[in-house]
Amino acid sequence: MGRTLYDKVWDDHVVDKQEDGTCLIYIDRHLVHEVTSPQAFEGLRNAGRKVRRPDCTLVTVDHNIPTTSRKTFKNVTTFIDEADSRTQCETLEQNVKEFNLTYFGMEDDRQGIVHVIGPEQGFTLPGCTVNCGDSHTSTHGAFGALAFGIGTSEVEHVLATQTLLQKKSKNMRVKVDGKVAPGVGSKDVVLHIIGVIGTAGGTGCVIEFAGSAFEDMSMEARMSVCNMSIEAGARAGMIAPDEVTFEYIRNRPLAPKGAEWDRAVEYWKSLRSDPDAKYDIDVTIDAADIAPTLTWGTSPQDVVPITGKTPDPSKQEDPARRLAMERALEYIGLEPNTPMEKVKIDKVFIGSCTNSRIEDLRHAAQIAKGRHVADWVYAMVVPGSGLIKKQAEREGLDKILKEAGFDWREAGCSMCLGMNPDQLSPGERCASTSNRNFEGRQGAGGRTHLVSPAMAAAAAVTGYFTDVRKLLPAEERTDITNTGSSEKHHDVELEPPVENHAKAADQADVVTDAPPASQSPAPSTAEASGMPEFTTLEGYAAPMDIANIDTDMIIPKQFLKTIKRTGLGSALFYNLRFDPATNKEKPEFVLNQEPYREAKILVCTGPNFGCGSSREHAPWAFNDFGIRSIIAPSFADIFFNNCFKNGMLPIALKQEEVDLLYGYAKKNEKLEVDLVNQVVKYPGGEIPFEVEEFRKHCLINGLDDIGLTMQKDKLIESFETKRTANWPWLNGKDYNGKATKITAVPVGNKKQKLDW
Ligand SMILES: CC(C)[C@H](C(=O)O)[C@@H](O)C(=O)O
Ligand code: SF4
Repeated sequence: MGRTLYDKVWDDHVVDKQEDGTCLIYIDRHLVHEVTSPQAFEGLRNAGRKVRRPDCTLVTVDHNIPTTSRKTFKNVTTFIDEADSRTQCETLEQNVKEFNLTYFGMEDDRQGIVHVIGPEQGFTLPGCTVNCGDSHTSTHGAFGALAFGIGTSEVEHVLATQTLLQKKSKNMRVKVDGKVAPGVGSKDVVLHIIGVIGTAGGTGCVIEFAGSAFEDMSMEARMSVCNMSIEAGARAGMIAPDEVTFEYIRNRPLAPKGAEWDRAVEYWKSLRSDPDAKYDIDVTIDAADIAPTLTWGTSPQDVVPITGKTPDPSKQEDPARRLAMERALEYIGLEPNTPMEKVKIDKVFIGSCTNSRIEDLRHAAQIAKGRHVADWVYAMVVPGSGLIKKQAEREGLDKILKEAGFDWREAGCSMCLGMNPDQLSPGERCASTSNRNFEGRQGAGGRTHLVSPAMAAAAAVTGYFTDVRKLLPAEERTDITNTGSSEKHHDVELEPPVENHAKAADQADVVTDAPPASQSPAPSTAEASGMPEFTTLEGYAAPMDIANIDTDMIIPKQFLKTIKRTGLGSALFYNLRFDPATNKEKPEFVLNQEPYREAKILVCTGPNFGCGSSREHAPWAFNDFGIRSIIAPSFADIFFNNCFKNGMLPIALKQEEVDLLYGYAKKNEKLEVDLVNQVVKYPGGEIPFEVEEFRKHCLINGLDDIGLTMQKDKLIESFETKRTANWPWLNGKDYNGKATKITAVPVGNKKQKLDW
């Protein structure tokens, strides 16, 4: 039978297969950043382990760093004001030194968002496996790589063994055929797809994006699509490598050269899915149905064409969906049936690993050219890397954008998640090119609408969400008959561009949700975790009825700055649990009520629990609070994995079973989770549940799987020998193309000479 692209890449990376189907797969490329690595390095240190393949590891800082001018930059210690952010960056630099890793620090033009710099350097290659302690690792799938986010325990596993334990996912294909219209970008395409399949649509799957719409896309556009496959719940997204891919990679500093290049291209071409390959799930979408698209609510699936209106919950038949809609509309501060083009904005953010590449900046500049940011709007542009910033400046894009009143910043994650000073203030509404519109994502109380870079620029200059097709140059403008598949077009008066008065760069630099001292975990020294055993667990179960609980909700960004695994219990569900104005408990929240303050189990009736970010801080927070088992109808993959790595048991049951347990939980009845016999007991009955054999074994015995994998060293070594023979370009190269390790960039060095 024919194989898919995913099958082929998977097969070429299996080091070992256990009886229950769990595989040990080899990881070719490991990207590391400051947020999800401190505890992993500490684990290595405590166990006396080394990084197995420094040549296949690339490190940078991106989440915590300010994006203000670096003219006065000397080092992270003097440059970063906020103590926890500074500690995280300093810790990373110490680890880089200690483990002798390649590092692009803030003084290096190659520094940038981790998912931007990997492809930019040619570190990401077709057919390779890529990991990072970050959910948007899916971005690299645009090259036909198998790339997915992992938690911190898995980061430690990859650092120590260059392998990962995985079960194979299902194959899903999303085919978009036809031509997208002018003004419709790849961001619109992926938002539309998520609107169709939902944020859990890809759960348990690797999505292959196929069809002429993707074939016609540049690599930048493909990266935006694969980037957001995690927002569709998928383990990874992939696009078959083709000439566009090869042209992008050719001559990148770390790309194969000479005869090795030809051999690599030949291999890469063989990775395309076979014509008779089978997919478990197949979705087909017509490109002609896609209009410029944006989100109206607080989940990436809450999408609407720009010509549409906010939905009306009263028309929703499904009560759970109605509740979710009402909650989202209330948070986002919009009435039902509001035309999106009538919605006024306060801020614009053009950046993030979704849309901060050169093509994105070109699209924004095309719309901004000769216009001006609306009087009441603050708009910022944050290039994805120092090299992109330089390229944009060579092309004069910075000039166009600055003249139009945009703030031109330095590379980093910036306002995508506001772990750094770039944040929204409560109630502010932002047109954002990022990927998550979760509650509080860009700052507590902030309201995020996801858009393409062109739509963001259009919103900036009119001050309202605006159909970008009206602002395209005349020759590209089309008749705006495409209103998307579900909504009717409506007319709106555009505000004339007006003079820009208040554009202070520091408008972005207001930290609105630093953790109060009492809730902040003390970030003194890092520590390694021991793996607690799990056999049975009896106790109160806290009932919740929210769908799509994301990990930003479980543990907001300001608590990710710790370099410890402990002390996060008080931050669990922080924004739901505490009033941001007073830091007082909200009595209506379940964990603030008796007996649930002592809950050991959580029963949530909503699906897709733990979606979004890969932050292992989410299970750490549950563990620290005392909750060690979560029962829900379905889970997001990374969160599910992360639980097991911390001695916790997530249990997926049928909706009616969860509803039954929820009823007992509400009545303050205790439940018992019996892992040995695989049943959840409630007064008068029990419900059996599934768990993978290997995971059960590790949980019951409190086994650390790094130690187990290290016993397979011989297998890993022989895989590495085969890898060198078959795919020599996968061994790290230095910047002269020599098959050694990548040149380590000593911390604090003078600016490196750039290779391209
Ligand atoms: C910090 C990291 C764990 C997180 C992720 O995994 O996505 C972040 O990048 C995000 O976008 O929320
Ligand atoms: S999603 Fe945002 S915070 Fe996460 S890696 Fe991308 S830019 Fe950084």
